[in-house]
Amino acid sequence: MSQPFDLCPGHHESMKAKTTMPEGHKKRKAGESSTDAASVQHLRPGMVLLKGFVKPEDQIKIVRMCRQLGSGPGGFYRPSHKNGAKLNLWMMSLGKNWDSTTRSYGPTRPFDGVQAPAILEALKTMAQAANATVSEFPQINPDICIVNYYTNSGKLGLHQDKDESKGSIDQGLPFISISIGDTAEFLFGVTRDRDKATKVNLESGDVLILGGESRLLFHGVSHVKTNTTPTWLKEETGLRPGRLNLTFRQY
Ligand SMILES: O=C(O)CCC(=O)C(=O)O
Ligand SMILES: [Fe+2]
Repeated sequence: MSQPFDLCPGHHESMKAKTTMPEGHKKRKAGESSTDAASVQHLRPGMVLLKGFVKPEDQIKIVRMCRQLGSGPGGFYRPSHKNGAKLNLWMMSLGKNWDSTTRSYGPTRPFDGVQAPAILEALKTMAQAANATVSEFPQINPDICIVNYYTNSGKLGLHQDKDESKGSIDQGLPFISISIGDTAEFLFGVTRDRDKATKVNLESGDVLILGGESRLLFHGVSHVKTNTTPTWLKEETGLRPGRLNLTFRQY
């Protein structure tokens, strides 16, 4: 049985069905976002959700790039906490390695000595395009990206992202989070208390940006909703059930 990090087990180009992509997206030129004013949601100061921002063809590219990177050196693995308990997701780090046991960044992965792969320019461009649509955030130059892959039983407890440089956090530089595949129920709040957290669905193609006064907001994923990946994305990529999340930051 192939591992979840394959993302697209046994999928061959010849298996591809004739997929109908959403019409509105097809007409847009490369580099143009699919965002209109109605799909920008200001959830709280410093927290913006761009619904359906990533064009279908870019979502397909993201799956293919993550599959390629994820099955090579420095690719997906099951990270553990300091106490040895495994996180409920698969992870790979690009740019720098994020070590889940020490909660710090470094050039290589302590468990296999492999250097974190570079962030592909094509991925960086997509994150920067999302960043540029929201004027309240400064433009970052992403040099780190954590890619998470959640199976349908995947989840991530409430936490703060505070392992980046002091300068990056103190300036409230935003991080840009792209969701692909199955929908996640995403939780956020000013404390770690799950019962007080607000819920929002992150669907395939959504981009969430957190910066400024929301930069240290608690957040996590309570669960992934089974069978919610768009049909065209499944057919084009053979993506197995689950969800990809890419979070870009400037260290
Ligand atoms: O999967 C997500 O939406 C959140 C990921 C996250 O919070 C992280 O990688 O720090
Ligand atoms: Fe996080």
